[in-house]
Amino acid sequence: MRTPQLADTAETGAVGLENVIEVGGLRQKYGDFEAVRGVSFTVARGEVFALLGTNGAGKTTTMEVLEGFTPATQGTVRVLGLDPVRQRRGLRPRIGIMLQEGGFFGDLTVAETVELWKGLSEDAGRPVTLSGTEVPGRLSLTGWTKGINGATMGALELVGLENKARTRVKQLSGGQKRRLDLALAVLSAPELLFLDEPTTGMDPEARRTTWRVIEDLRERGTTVLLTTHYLEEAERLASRLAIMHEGRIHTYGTVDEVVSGSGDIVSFRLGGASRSYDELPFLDGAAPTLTYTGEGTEVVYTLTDGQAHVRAHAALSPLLAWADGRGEVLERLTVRRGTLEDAFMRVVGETA
Ligand SMILES: Nc1ncnc2c1ncn2[C@@H]1O[C@H](COP(=O)(O)OP(=O)(O)OP(=O)(O)O)[C@@H](O)[C@H]1O
Repeated sequence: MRTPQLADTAETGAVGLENVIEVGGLRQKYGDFEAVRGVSFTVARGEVFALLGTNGAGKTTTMEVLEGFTPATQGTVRVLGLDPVRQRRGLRPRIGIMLQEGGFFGDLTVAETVELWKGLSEDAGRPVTLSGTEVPGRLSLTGWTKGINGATMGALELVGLENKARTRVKQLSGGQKRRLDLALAVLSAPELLFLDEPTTGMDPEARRTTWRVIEDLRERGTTVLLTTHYLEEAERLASRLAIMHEGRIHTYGTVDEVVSGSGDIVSFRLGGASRSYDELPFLDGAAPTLTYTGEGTEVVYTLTDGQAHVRAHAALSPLLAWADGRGEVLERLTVRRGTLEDAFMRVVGETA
């Protein structure tokens, strides 16, 4: 992790690789409201980059600018070397988009929806060349359902919807609609895939199926920009990630860099009456955070050098001396490495 707060022109970048996405100082306004406030990052070819963040952080807005739906209010944006708005026609056939809320015709069946989408993709300038070898994932392309094109069945098998081919879209569950969205997004084997909260509403099994699809795509060299609220999803899929809050990127880097930036967490509980903050010692310069509960006081320290879990005795010695001197019991004393969730909560806490 390079810096906790990026300047408008700073970049997150993987050095030496071809950048498929380049965003510099992006600002995006809705009327007077600035939803994105100077965001810069790059996504290298073949990587999965995750945009994490709080609700309303500006993730979807950023995606929509990159997808060419709306011009940037300010800043530079290049996608596959192109201006996504001015050169949308050239870009569109090379990208796949899974919107946060896909719009379907409810009366069409699942298979008809895929057929319609293929037709639209062809109209966009590139014949869809879906075949057994070109579809990402492990497909059998059985095409067993009479009258349904093998490629269509292949796309549905990819996301586990082959048994729903003849079901009307309006009869699908929310998670099944997300899977159909994903099938459409990967239909033309895009170079670059935008996935906006791809697994929201999916059950754990469907989520894992989707992760495997994304991992297959990654192995085949597809570049993926994804937004998610599931930290586990980002940890599993992303080579790099950024955490956004209130229109800005606050933290970015590889998962390891971001996690190590969240330091080590020391926690314990003091029983009895509530305590005051100034009773407790600092640890490695860190002040404690106290939360009063009915059962006692929960105390948490965040040690930023990230080594406390390795040399716990040294890190804890001022605390142990304090407890011994006062006859205090440190209930459930734990020292652990910070997690992505800790990094996320720190971003939110720092700016609260
Ligand atoms: N069309 C719009 N008109 C006005 N404000 C908008 C519009 N779309 C989004 N916003 C506002 O812009 C901000 C960023 O929204 P955005 O959808 O980009 O956030 P997000 O990070 O994707 O959030 P979430 O995780 O909740 O989906 C929010 O405050 C939202 O209310």
